[in-house]
Amino acid sequence: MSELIDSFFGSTPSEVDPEFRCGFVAIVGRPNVGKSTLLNHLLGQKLSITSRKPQTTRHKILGIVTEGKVQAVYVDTPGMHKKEPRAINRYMNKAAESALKDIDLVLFVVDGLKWTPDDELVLEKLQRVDAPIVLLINKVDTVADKEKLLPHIASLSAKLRFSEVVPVSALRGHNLPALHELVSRFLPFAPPLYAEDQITDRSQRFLAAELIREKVMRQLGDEIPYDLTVQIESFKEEGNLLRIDTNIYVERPGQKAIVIGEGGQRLKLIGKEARIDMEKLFERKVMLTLWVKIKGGWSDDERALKSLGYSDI
Ligand SMILES: Nc1nc2c(ncn2[C@@H]2O[C@H](COP(=O)(O)OP(=O)(O)OP(=O)(O)O)[C@@H](O)[C@H]2O)c(=O)[nH]1
Repeated sequence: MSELIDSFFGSTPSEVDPEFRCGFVAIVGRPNVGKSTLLNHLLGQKLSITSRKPQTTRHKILGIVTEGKVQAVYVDTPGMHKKEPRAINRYMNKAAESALKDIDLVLFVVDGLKWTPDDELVLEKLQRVDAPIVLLINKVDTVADKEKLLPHIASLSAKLRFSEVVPVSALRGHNLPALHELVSRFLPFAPPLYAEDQITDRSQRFLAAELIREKVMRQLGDEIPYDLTVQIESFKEEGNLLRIDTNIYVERPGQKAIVIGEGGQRLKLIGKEARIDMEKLFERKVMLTLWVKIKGGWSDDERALKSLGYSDI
């Protein structure tokens, strides 16, 4: 009987290593402090989208790092922010807060010596969290006067008790191996939840849509703030080829013209850059088709948000 059970579940209880550690680590912070950059560098691969514009990450994303006897499941969250003018902002704050439940460790990311009302908001939310909190001073490569770091750390530590404080540069990879070591120590002894080679819980479809959104946001600079979303219409595997048809939704006709660009040049570039990243991530050839469509009022309409996939919290 037990053999039947073992063959069904694929592993025997004796295979479970009592020294294996596995747990959830939430990466939180206000928009633009470098949370997604950190996750990508910890994973050693691009998963979460990044841009210079705040509020790039809209959903929770799991990034799974398995090394030796440790599996750290990182939860990248949208940046928490005070102003909630639209449904999309409320959605993002809710997604970020829900990531603080049932976790083993919080990495609270701040940007060098900067401290803003949005950082303060995140700190307030963290007061109510039971898990240990590590303060990550990111972008230390931009801090010219390193002497100012210690007093800054002291003033932040007076606001909240941190288990550790670690200065890092997510972009340059400074101190990240030490951070991984530190994270491991906080994880409970538990068997792995995910396969060793799995890097995320998200589907390829989702990742493809996020990559396109990243390219659009980067191409547009400050021209379109949030009024844009990407929906994959079809995602087909044909041998070693992925055929992906996508709609980019904007709110107004003027925005459609901006995304397409003169003679379609901008859309072409967006498609090319997204395709290159997808081919790296999915390790196969990609045929990508992009359409720009108008869906007025989506970012402030709860129903439209749900129809575009913002319902997973
Ligand atoms: N100089 C420097 N820049 C960094 C570092 N980490 C991130 N950045 C930059 O900061 C910007 C924001 O990074 P993201 O990773 O998108 O920030 P985020 O916190 O995920 O932002 P949201 O998605 O808005 O919540 C990007 O331009 C990054 O290249 C760092 O260590 N040093």
